Amino acid sequence: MDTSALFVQKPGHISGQPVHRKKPAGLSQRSRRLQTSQGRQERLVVAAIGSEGKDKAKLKLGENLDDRIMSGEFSDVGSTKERLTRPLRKLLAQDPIGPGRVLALALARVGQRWRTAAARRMPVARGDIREIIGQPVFIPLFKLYQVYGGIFKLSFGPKNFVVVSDPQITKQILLTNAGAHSKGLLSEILDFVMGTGLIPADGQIWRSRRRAIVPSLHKKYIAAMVELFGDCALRGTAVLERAAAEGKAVEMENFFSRFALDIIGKAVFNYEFDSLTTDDPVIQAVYTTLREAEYRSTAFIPYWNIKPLLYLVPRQRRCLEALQIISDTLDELIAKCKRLVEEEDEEFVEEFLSQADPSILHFLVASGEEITSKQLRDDLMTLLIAGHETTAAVLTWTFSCIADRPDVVARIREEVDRVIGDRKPGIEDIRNLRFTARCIAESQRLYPQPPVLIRRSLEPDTLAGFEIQEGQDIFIATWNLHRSPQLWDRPDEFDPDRFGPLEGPAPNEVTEDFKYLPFGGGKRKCIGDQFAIFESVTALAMLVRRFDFAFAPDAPPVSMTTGATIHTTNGLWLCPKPRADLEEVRQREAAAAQGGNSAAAVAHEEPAAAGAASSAGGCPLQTAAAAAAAVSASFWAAWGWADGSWM
Ligand code: HEM
Repeated sequence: MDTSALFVQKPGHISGQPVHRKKPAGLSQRSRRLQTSQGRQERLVVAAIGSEGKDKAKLKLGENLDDRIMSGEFSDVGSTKERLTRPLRKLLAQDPIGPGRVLALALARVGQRWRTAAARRMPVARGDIREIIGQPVFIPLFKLYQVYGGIFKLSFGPKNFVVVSDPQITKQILLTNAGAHSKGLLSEILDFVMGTGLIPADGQIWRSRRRAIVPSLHKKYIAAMVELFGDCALRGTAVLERAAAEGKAVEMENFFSRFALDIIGKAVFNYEFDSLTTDDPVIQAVYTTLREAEYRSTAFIPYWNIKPLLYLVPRQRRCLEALQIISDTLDELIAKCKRLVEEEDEEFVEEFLSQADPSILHFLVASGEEITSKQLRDDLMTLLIAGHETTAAVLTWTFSCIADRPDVVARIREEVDRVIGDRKPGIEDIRNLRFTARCIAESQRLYPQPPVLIRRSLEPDTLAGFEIQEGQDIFIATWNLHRSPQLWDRPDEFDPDRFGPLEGPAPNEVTEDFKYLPFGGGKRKCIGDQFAIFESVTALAMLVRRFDFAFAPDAPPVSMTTGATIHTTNGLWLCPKPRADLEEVRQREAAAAQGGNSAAAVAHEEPAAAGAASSAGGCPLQTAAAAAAAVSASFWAAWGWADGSWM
């Protein structure tokens, strides 16, 4: 089945259905564009998954929350006991004879002690759960952060969460006292899909799986993957060229989701989803499962824990069927991989990379480690989910950030023309695509994926002087850290230069001292960080080199919806057009190449040829391995991985 119709449509139509337009009455196209260029924050509207049409009510809720925060209603300031006994104290103090006044004095002393004790308690924001649901949870958390500061307790009836938005407290939880925290709620939510995979796992299982999986992402593997990224970007280019020729808009979130799925399928278990051009039940099953994981992470009543409901509720039945399809597919791939490993009989050495199948699965099977099929399936599913939606979201929001920034696009182009021209980037080239990489880093600041990290304390602890009990659920509000006016100058502005000179180190949680967490930090830091950065830089460079992108004229405003990552509510509709001066630039490059300038040598690789190469058997590994071998230690040092922190 041809899938291009799923994300390429005439502007104003999504999947063949007329778009439910939400443009406010009286807001002309021109004023909408003005809003866009003047401040992204202004045009963001928040909404919840699957609840279109209720936006008005939700916005009211949001406004209501603002009013209530400002009125101090949420606050538990001072001591309640002291407040309640105050009228009595005042009454006793009026006693003309004496005993009342003595009692009033005693009460005042006790009240003072109560007030001092209250001052040591963490600020508490109490609320009605309806204030939070119905919008991406990080939006009300940001508003509450502005009132209560870097650490406060959010309390709903019997449930409460400590919300952390302070870099130093974050550092303590993720780095210096990481052992005292587990994934808590997250493990419970993700159990049905990831089991004891690396993201939800804790304790000994986490340690042994991290030790087994991290070595598979070695330098030769990453170099092979950079080849794969380029091949997939060329396939994406072909899709965009078709849309441009037909004058159609493209829903970029869907496009990047398929782009990232194709890559992660090959990279993790050598499966050709080919979702940019086809659709099949396995792809549908992956999406059903992903949506269910997001649904469960934002739903408040875990009814799926009641076994019979898994079979009675249609969405749960569909999810079970999808899980079965994926499980069967993974079992087949694991069996195939085991046969291949037996046949090839290659010695397993450090930085092992199979020529026929460079996937992580192949590395794990070839390592000979005794591991159950269930654990292997959990590992693969975890990597599939961790590496797919996150990267797709990063690319989607990056394109949203640059679509109305011709100044930024011009700088990316200047860099790409100079460094790679029409070539696919090799691993060394990425070192020189520094401004392009900064655009990805800045988009990750504005739209962190995921916007909130979840932990649970395993033992009593003290955070910023406040006592934390064992079992306390904690949210690290990455969105708050990344958007804090106290931590960043012009926090809502897309400014790729904010991280300092391009020659300096790539920004990460260490360079920014935990106010910036694009990939988490400490021992649970993302293991796919350089994989994801290289993938995103390759896609951004190759697509911006070839196309101009503009917001589709009749498309709905770009708005946010949250799941595990930040999605758009109605898509990101862009119109790709072939870059106006591309031929001119190519001629200049060709002339320079003929003139002996080898740096500008251009090898025009056309999408069809690249697609054929990739479907014929994947990456040109020899080239990749040679490239990896040639990559100097200083390259990895420049990206901050020389200390082995990427492992
Ligand atoms: C731009 C893309 C990506 C982003 C933004 C991202 C972000 C993150 C973040 C923030 C964490 C830390 C979660 C926490 O502390 O609770 C994490 C963990 C993780 N990521 Fe990524 N990730 C990306 C791509 C990838 C890729 C491509 C892979 C695999 C190939 C991957 C695999 C993992 C795994 C396995 C963990 C769990 C590590 C552990 O707990 O030991 N991620 N990621």
